[in-house]
Amino acid sequence: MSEHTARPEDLVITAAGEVRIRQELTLVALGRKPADLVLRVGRLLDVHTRRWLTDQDIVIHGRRIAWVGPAGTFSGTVRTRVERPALAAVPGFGEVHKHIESSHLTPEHEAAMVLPRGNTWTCEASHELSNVDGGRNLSFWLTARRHGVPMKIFPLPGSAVPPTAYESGGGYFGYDEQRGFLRDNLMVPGLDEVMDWPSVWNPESPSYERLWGMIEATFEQRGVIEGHGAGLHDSAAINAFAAAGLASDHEVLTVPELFAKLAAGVFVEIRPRSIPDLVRGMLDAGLTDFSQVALTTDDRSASDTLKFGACDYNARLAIEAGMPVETAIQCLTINPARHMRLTPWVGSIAPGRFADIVLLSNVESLHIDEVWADGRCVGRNGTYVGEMPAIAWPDWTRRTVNVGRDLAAADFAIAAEPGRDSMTAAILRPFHWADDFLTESLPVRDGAVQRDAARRITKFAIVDRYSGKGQIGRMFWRGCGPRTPDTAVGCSVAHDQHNIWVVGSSDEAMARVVNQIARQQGGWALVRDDAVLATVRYEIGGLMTARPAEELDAEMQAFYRHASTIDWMHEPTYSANWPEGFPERLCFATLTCAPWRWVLVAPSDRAPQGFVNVQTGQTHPVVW
Ligand SMILES: Nc1ncnc2[nH]cnc12
Ligand SMILES: [Mn+2]
Repeated sequence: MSEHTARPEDLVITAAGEVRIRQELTLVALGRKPADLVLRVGRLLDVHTRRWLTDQDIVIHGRRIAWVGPAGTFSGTVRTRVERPALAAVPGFGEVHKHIESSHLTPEHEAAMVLPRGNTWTCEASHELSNVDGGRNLSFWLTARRHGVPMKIFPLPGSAVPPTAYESGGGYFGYDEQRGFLRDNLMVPGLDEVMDWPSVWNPESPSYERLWGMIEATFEQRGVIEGHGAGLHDSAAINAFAAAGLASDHEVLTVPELFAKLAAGVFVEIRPRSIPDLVRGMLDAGLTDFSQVALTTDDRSASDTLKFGACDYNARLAIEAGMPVETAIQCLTINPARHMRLTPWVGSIAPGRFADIVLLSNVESLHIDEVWADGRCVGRNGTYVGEMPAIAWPDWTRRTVNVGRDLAAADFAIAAEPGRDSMTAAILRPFHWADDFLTESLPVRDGAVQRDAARRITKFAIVDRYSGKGQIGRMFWRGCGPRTPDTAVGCSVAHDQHNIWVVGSSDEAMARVVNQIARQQGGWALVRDDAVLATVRYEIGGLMTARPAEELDAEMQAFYRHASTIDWMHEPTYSANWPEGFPERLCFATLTCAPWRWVLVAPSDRAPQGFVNVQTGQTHPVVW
C-alpha cells in the first residue's frame, strides 16, 4: 500500500484529519519520525518574503510538506531522495475564481489537463452546476478528490442559484443551504460571486432576501464573499459594492476602476483579457504592493487551455506586460490563498501545506519542467503522469436535460395579431448592456411574424430543460445567428441558468437542434437543411463531458470546421469579446447578471414571455 493510500483522510480536508496529520508532521519535522521523501532544489521562492532561497530541501511526508530549509540540515531521516539541483521551485499555482464547468470537462479530466500546467488548486465557482442540481453540487465537486485525484478543488456554492428571480431550474440556494455547505465542509471557502446587483441594493427586488440570507450565512461561518462588479464603475457603486461586504471583483476593466476598488478594500482578480492593460497601468502608477491582486481565469474552454495554457498562461501575460515574475507567482499563489483563507493548505512551499510544487528550468519564461502535487510528481514537460481514476459518474449527472417532449417548428412560431401584415418586435443584441429598448417592424406571413436576414434579424429562443414542461422563451435578435437558410445552432450551456439556447434561420432547424441536444443529454448541435451537421457531447450535467481534454478538443475542432461552412450574421456589440464567425460566445449572451438589462429567459410567473428587464423587473411582449 503506497504511503498515500494509507492516508485517505488527507484528501478531503477535515478538522479531525488535520489534527492527526499535523501531529505526525510535527514529529517528522523534529526528526522523531522518518519522512517519506526529500526533494532537493537549486532554489526556492519564498512567496512570504518574495526572496529566492538557494539549495533547499523540501521534506515531504504523505501529501504534505513537513520541513523546508537549507539542503542537508534536516535532522531526521528520509526514505527517498530526489535531486533537482538545476530547477527552481515555486508553489503550486491556484485559481481564485474559475468555473471548471467552462472547461466542459469533469474534474478528473480537468485535473489531468491543468496540473501539468502548474495549477494544483482551484476555487471552483460553482453556480453553473448548482443551477443544474443544487443539492448534489458539493458532492459532485469532491468526488474526484475522494478518488485520489491530486488537484485540490475548493467549491464555492453560487449566490446566483437561481441567477435572478425571473429564472428557475435545478437549484435554489438561500440561508439554510449556504449555512449547511459551510458548516459541513472545510473545503468550502465561502460564497461564489454575488452578481445580481439590483438584488444586493434594492430591498424591493424579489431576490433580496434570498441573496442576503446567503451573505448572512457566509458571514456567520467566517466565509469569503466573492463579488462580481461588472459595470460598477462610479464611486457610489464601488463604495456600495464594498459596503455590502463583497470582498472581490474579477470584472475590473480599467485602471482607475482598479485603483478605486483596491482602495475600497476589494481584492482584485484579474482575467487574461484585462491583464495587459491593468498590469501596465499598475506598474505605470508605481504600485508596489500587489498583495490584494490575483491573476485568474474565470472561464476557459478545454480547447483554449490546450492551446494557450492554464493559469500559467495568465502569469505569462502579466510577465509580458512587465510584471516581475516573482510578483506574478505571488498573484497565483499566496495572494489568492490568503484572500480565500486557505493558507494552511495551499499558496506556499511551507510546512503543513500540501506538497504542491512547480519546478521551473527557466523562471523568466515560466518554463515548467515538473509539477508535484500531494507530494508526488504528476506533471512532466506538460504531460500528466499522475493517477487517473475511472469515475463512474452517477446516473443523475447523465439525465439533466428534461425538455419533456420532442419540439416542432410550431413551438418556435411567434404568432401575429389576426389581420396584421407587419408587427413591431422587441429586438435584443448579444451583450446588450444599455437601457435603450430596441424595436423593429417585421413582416407577417401565414399568421406568424417573420425574421429578416437583410437586416440581420433572426430568431433566438431559450428552452426550459428542467421542469419537463418544455417552456420556450422566443423572440427576435439582431447581429447573430445563421444567415444560411434552414440552419440553426444551440447548446445546453447558457450562462448561468443553463437552459438550452438556440438561434436559427428556420423554426424547423431550431426544433431539430433542441431535440438533438435532448437526445444526447447536453452539449452542442448544429443543423443545416434539416439534418444534424455536427454535435459535441456534454453528457454530464449538460455542461461537461467525462472524456480527456484532447478527445473533447478533437470533437470541438470538427464542430468548428462544420460551423465554418455557415454564413453567420454579426454586428459589433458592447462586449469586446464578440468576434465574427461561429457565435460560440452566445453561451454567455444569456447571462442575466450585472451589467445586463433586457434579457430573454425561459417563461416564468414573473416573466410570462421570458422577456424581462432584470434591473427593474419590467416585462414586455416580444411583439405587438
Ligand atoms: N464571466 C461570467 N460572468 C457571469 N457569469 C458567469 N458564469 C460563468 N462565467 C461568467
Ligand atoms: Mn465568474
